[in-house]
Amino acid sequence: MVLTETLPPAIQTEDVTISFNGLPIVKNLSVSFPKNKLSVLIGRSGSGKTTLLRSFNRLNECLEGSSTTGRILVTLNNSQHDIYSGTISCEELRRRVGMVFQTPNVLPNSIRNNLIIPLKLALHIHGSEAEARMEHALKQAALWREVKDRLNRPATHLSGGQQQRLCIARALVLQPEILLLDEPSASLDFHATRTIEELLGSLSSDYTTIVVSHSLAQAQRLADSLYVLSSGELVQTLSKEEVRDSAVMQQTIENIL
Ligand SMILES: Nc1ncnc2c1ncn2[C@@H]1O[C@H](COP(=O)(O)OP(=O)(O)OP(=O)(O)O)[C@@H](O)[C@H]1O
Repeated sequence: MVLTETLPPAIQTEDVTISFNGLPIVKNLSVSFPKNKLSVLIGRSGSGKTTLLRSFNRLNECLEGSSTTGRILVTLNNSQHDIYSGTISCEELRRRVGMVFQTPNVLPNSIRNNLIIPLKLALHIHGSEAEARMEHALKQAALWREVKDRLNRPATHLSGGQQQRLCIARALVLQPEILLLDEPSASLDFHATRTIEELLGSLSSDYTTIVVSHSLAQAQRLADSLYVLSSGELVQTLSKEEVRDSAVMQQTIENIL
């Protein structure tokens, strides 16, 4: 029997400071995110949620003027990697720590190629194996039934909610261990939001899932644990039970506002 308490966290930050042009945005942050749980990051606009999320697969480095100090340890295949020390390449890290953005960013190509192209480029997988993986990922993302008869149609013709599920499938097809989602339902209506939430709930037992959200109601529905950021600092961490306690959440709302 595997005792979950003995598992290393999926992500652990140690005294992490992330700055843009010398201005610290995330400040001396030490926090850990458990494996195969759904963690929600919440906080006022500008508190550094997206910046922190991007640091977990080194995406801030693509932005001019950013610098990161401290250590970020990411556990992949049961080995902890100090991701800024060069023990894992950015390509490998980003494949295994997949990211989904606020606005669906499908490739301007067919639904099929949105998954087949990354498989070819990142893993050199072609042909029937690629087709099988594509189908599996679309099923995982609860999209297969809606698109199986029109895989060669442009992905841009899908609805916003379907496009976002395609983006999740595109991350899943590369067989990540960790999924980072930055306000994945921000641009979606009520029904599409609920579909995405159900999907995230179903994925979170198999994948470490970290979601940035602006919605406390969404956090209450989803979170196994909730992390509250304020001005780049972690000011509160709530367990699943606390998140569902309306008195505790009321206090949290007052702290954030
Ligand atoms: N590429 C960048 N260049 C310079 N400064 C940046 C950059 N990205 C973010 N920042 C700074 O970091 C601050 C925090 O941004 P971030 O997007 O991490 O906050 P957030 O909590 O996710 O906000 P929101 O909820 O509005 O998305 C911003 O106010 C901005 O000043």
